[in-house]
Amino acid sequence: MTPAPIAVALDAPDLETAAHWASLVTPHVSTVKVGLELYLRYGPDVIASVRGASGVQVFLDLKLHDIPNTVAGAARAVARLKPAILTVHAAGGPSMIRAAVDALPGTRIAAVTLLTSLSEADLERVGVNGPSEDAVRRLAAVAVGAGAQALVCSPRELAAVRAEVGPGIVLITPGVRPAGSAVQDQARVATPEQAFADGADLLVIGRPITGSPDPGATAAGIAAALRRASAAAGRPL
Ligand SMILES: O=C(O)c1cc(=O)[nH]c(=O)n1[C@@H]1O[C@H](COP(=O)(O)O)[C@@H](O)[C@H]1O
Repeated sequence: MTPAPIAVALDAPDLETAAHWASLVTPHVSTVKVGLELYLRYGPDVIASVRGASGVQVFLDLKLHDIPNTVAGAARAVARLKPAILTVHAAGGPSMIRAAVDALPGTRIAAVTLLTSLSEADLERVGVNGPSEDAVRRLAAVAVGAGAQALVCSPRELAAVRAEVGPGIVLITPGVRPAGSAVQDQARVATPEQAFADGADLLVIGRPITGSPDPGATAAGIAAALRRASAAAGRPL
């Protein structure tokens, strides 16, 4: 069976746990995500450990945000790891995004629009006024104009972003919570089925899977729910 378009966030305090989670979920999901916690503790070696022999795609989530020259250098520094996806912050602006795209031609650069942990009230406090959807659309247009091939947004903004950037850009959504599971520090969330129905290409899911008693079974259950949603919508996974 084709693995479901899910990136499991391996936000673990140690490498053994992360590699164990990766081995449990990789039969069911297309991608595993290495973020700041693992990368800053273990460095580049972490990639080989979680990739294992499975050939699963690795999403390197470093959310780079600096001047273009520095981001270009950072992107070149991870080129040998061959991540399928690397994140940068869209707010870094077009020259910074372009610098990452040019530095890493073999990797899909994903621009993070507005973090899914920010509520409308938080956004207002940091100077983003009006509906989050408007700012996300603006950032999405800037990022795609600068060559980003993927965008990270909340599932609630999928329709607006797709209308803005058209087909062909990979839309990635964290802030995914199966019905009944805790929202935790996320703010702009939706269920996996809703995110898929609204056009997500890749769902980032961490703690609802990794914090469950059986991460492999939980990942398999969410993958099955996406397959049902896919059949119902007539949209292949
Ligand atoms: O870039 C990301 O992956 C990301 C962007 C964003 O806006 N929100 C967000 O939660 N993430 C990441 O997605 C994952 C979500 O994890 P859970 O909240 O445990 O499902 C974490 O690893 C976050 O770092």
